[in-house]
Amino acid sequence: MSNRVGVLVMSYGTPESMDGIEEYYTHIRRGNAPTPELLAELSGRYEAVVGGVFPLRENTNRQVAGLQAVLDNTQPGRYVCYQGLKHARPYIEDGVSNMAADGIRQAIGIVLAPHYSTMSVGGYVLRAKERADELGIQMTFVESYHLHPKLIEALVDRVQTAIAPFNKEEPIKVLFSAHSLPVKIREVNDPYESQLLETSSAVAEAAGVKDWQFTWQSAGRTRDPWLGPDILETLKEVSSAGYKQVLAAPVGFVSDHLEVLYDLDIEAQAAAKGLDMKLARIQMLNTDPLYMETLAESVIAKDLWTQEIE
Ligand SMILES: CC1=C(CCC(=O)O)c2cc3nc(cc4[nH]c(cc5[nH]c(cc1n2)c(C)c5CCC(=O)O)c(CCC(=O)O)c4C)C(CCC(=O)O)=C3C
Ligand SMILES: [Fe+2]
Repeated sequence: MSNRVGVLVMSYGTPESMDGIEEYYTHIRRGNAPTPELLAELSGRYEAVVGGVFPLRENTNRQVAGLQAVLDNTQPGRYVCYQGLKHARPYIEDGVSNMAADGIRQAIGIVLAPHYSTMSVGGYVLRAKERADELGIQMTFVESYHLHPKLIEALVDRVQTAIAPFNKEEPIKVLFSAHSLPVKIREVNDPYESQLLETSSAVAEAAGVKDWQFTWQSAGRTRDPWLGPDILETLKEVSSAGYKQVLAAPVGFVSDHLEVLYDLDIEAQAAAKGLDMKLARIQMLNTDPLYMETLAESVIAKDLWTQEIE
């Protein structure tokens, strides 16, 4: 038995190679294989971004290693990180089983996404909790950290850096964005939208940005209506209002994911070009030290709280 605390670091997951896309997409679609058209379309997006080589996963590995390093510095020997992915191996359940195999009895889960939704973080938590209950691991979760001062500081730095080269004599629109979700989340009073607006306004205020709006991106390909407006529509609107300079700040994502590298850097960029607008985007957090500290402090705070109620 181990008195160390397991830290299950969860994220969406990305395929390991072009060959893995079909299995990955089938998992996202709850076991229903995609049509050849859908598969070709998704493969095309990955091909455009990674050209057949997959560095996206290494990003997550580096984030987990970065978090482990901060935790080791703060409380040597207390925490040991494991990975658990929603739609790729090692799956969330594998991560929990790996902890149990190492004799871990207490664990904390955290997701590499700052905002809580029943459809995102809520799903990760349910899956981890179910396996932890089966294996007798006592597990608690960091549900969101969207206003952590160090997260906000890191995002403010990135907005200020990315906006610096713009022409300050002309209007600049900052577009904060996040992954859309089906409109039906509103029926359950989901905190996702309000948390995203809170992050956006905290960053805008601290960065001295007055001209901003929030918009959605990367809506799924289902018949359900998804939250809008989508960034492609918003770009048209902003262009009609006379703007020539736009900064995209996808605060709902923390890594260089397909949604950023394709949906923004290729698709939205082409749309902006067609509208004769300059579009830049903030750098993603990836292993930014302030982000690593945000994760570590959120885990430690949850650990203290868990000990408190025992
Ligand atoms: C809320 C949310 C986040 C942010 C929070 C979090 O991170 O959890 C997120 C992140 C991500 N989503 C990702 C990839 C994909 N998501 C898809 C589809 C979907 N996402 C959804 C939700 C979210 N997704 C939903 C409700 C669907 C429809 C599923 C259905 O049909 O029921 C599809 C299918 C094709 C398509 O629709 O585009 C893909 C390929 C990648 C990895 C990309 C890479 O490899 O870097 C990442 C980080
Ligand atoms: Fe997704």
